[in-house]
Amino acid sequence: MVQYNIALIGFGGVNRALAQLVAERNEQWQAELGFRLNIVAVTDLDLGSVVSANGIDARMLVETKFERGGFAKLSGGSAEADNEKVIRHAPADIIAEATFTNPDDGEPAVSHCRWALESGKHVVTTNKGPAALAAAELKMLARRHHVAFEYEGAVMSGTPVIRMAKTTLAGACLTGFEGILNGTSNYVLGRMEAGLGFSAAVSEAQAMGYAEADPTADVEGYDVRLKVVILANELLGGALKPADVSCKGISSLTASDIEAAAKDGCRWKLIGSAYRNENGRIEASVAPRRLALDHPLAGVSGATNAISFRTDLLGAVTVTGPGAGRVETAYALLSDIIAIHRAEPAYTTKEAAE
Ligand SMILES: NC(=O)c1ccc[n+]([C@@H]2O[C@H](COP(=O)([O-])OP(=O)(O)OC[C@H]3O[C@@H](n4cnc5c(N)ncnc54)[C@H](O)[C@@H]3O)[C@@H](O)[C@H]2O)c1
Ligand SMILES: N[C@@H](CCO)C(=O)O
Repeated sequence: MVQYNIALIGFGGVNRALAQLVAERNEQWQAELGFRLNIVAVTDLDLGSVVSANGIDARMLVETKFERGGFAKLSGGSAEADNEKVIRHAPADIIAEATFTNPDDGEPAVSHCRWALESGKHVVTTNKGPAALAAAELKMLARRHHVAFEYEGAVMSGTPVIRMAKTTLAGACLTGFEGILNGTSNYVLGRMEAGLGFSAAVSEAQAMGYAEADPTADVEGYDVRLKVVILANELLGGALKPADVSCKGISSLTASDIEAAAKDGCRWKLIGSAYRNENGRIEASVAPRRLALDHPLAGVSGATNAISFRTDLLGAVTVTGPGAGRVETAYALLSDIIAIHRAEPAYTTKEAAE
């Protein structure tokens, strides 16, 4: 039986949902995917840390109402989130990083990933900071230590985008993309169309688990800008930084802008895009756009996202699916772990050859 020991860094919506899946689906994964997961450590800024080489009961983790510092009450627990010690020394094969996204420098999540990779542990993360701001360094570190750095959930939660474009669209010559890449802002625009005020709509998106800890990132376009950087660098071979992407969010759109668009048979959408121009330069932007209702992205509603890839050989290829949500994003971590499991012989063979 293959069993991967995992450590959860950050125990908010996404990693809690992963723990819930572990509690409910390990038998199914073992039968269908050929492995099971064993949670050996958890750290969280509010709750503290807990390590157990034998494994921590996933159901207990999700069903217990822990108070601040509450992991101290568990065997092997402490009230402090001792991230570095846990990441470097817990007996984990895989680190699941799902702490807050820091759009400025990606920290402390970049360090969490670095410590894990340096210690020979695979990293799966939904955090956009490391993926957008330090992917080149972290991928190199991963290669050097024969482990994986996977971040499918950083764009469009569990909807397959990065791996799909890299593998299934290989050879189709991708030249650009445009899409609705933020669930919160798309949800807010839809609720405003239904007559709700901006702040009330943002509060709803927070309650549904779509929004960032600071929803400014969602409504001002900073979250989409990170996703555009991730996709442009990963799929178009760019080396973009957030400052290279012009960025405008939806916070200045008023109820009357939305009504006026509807009267003209249009709808506002926050669009992130990047294209390689004829000089080979990548032009990237984030901005609200008024789309005619027959535009392929105009009908994408709620927290659903969509991306239209422009390719030489196939023309436009569009993928639609959940863009946010706790379980949907936890699925992305599972999909990264599946990718690692399927590539595992490659990692062990390289190690043996050293
Ligand atoms: N929720 C979604 O729909 C979604 C989708 C895609 C990506 N993401 C990304 O996934 C990550 C997690 O999202 P979430 O919804 O679970 O967020 P969340 O706010 O619910 O949880 C984050 C958790 O991380 C903990 N934390 C923060 N800093 C920490 C630190 N330094 N050390 C230890 N713990 C720390 C917090 O206490 C919190 O419990 C974020 O980076 C987010 O941008 C979320
Ligand atoms: N806050 C983000 C989460 C997914 O990255 C969104 O609403 O799209």
